[in-house]
Amino acid sequence: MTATLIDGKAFAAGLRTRIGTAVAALKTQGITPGLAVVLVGEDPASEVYIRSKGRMTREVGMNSFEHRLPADTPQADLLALIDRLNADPAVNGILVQLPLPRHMDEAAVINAIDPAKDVDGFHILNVGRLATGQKAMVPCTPLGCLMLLRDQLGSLSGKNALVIGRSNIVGKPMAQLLLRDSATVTVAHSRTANLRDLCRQADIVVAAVGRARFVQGDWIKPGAVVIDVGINRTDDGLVGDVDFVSASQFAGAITPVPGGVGPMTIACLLANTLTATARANGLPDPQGLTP
Ligand SMILES: Nc1nc(=O)c2c([nH]1)NC[C@@H]1CN(c3ccc(C(=O)N[C@@H](CCC(=O)O)C(=O)O)cc3)C=[N+]21
Repeated sequence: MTATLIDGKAFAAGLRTRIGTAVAALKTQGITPGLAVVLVGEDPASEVYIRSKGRMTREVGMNSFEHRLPADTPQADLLALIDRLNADPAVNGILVQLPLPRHMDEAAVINAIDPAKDVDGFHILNVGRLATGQKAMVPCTPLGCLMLLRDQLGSLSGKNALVIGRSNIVGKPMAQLLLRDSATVTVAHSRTANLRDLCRQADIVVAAVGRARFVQGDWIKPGAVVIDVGINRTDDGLVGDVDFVSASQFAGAITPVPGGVGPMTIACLLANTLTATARANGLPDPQGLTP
């Protein structure tokens, strides 16, 4: 079998077009969504990411505010900036780029963001809301994966889903979203025994382990949908956590890297900024952008 390619880049472009239309409608009411991105220190990979985020934010008609702080910024200064952004009515979404320099307490910084502006969905209140089925801001990467899975499968109800990776950013919120859609969810990680056998049972595989080409083709149940969250820079360029060539022989559908989940993450960041703006103005949630 040769898998269908899931074109995340095209799906994300369609999503951004719909977001742009909704932003234009808000502007006629005098509302322009604003996204603030905070980058502490310099990291070449983050630079590329932050630039494409800024460009796409402006392309959909939103205001983009960038704040760059030196790597040795005291945590108190970052917290003071977050306070100002929390209080600024022109800012509807705040993203503090992770990882932060080692001298900072990541949880303290994230939890200083107004949960209503937490477009990453990392604030403890949003994590708890997602886990209990309340209206939350949902982390961008898992939200993008959910959109691709629903588009591919229609209903996820009763499907066996395997999430490989247990991070707060991807694995755990992904598991919550799959559960909410009535999938039967297994979360695997570095200590999981018989990962290969578990994987062979899965109708849905979401790989977010951070190890290049970790998931092998013969682990994949024939016809399964495989979502590759990995972004690994190797000598042969950017590769995912799935061995794409061999997995394509078994999967029913699979996301490529690049061009799969990555562009969906940025589109969902804009979707969350739009949702946050609507909620801040007492408007209903825009259609199709929230789980
Ligand atoms: N608070 C926070 N939120 C984040 O969402 C966050 C973060 N910090 N820190 C860094 C990671 C990384 N990340 C990516 C998003 C999109 C692509 C992306 O669009 N990648 C393209 C390829 C880009 C390339 O060629 O380098 C693709 O997969 O097709 C990559 C990486 C979000 N992150």
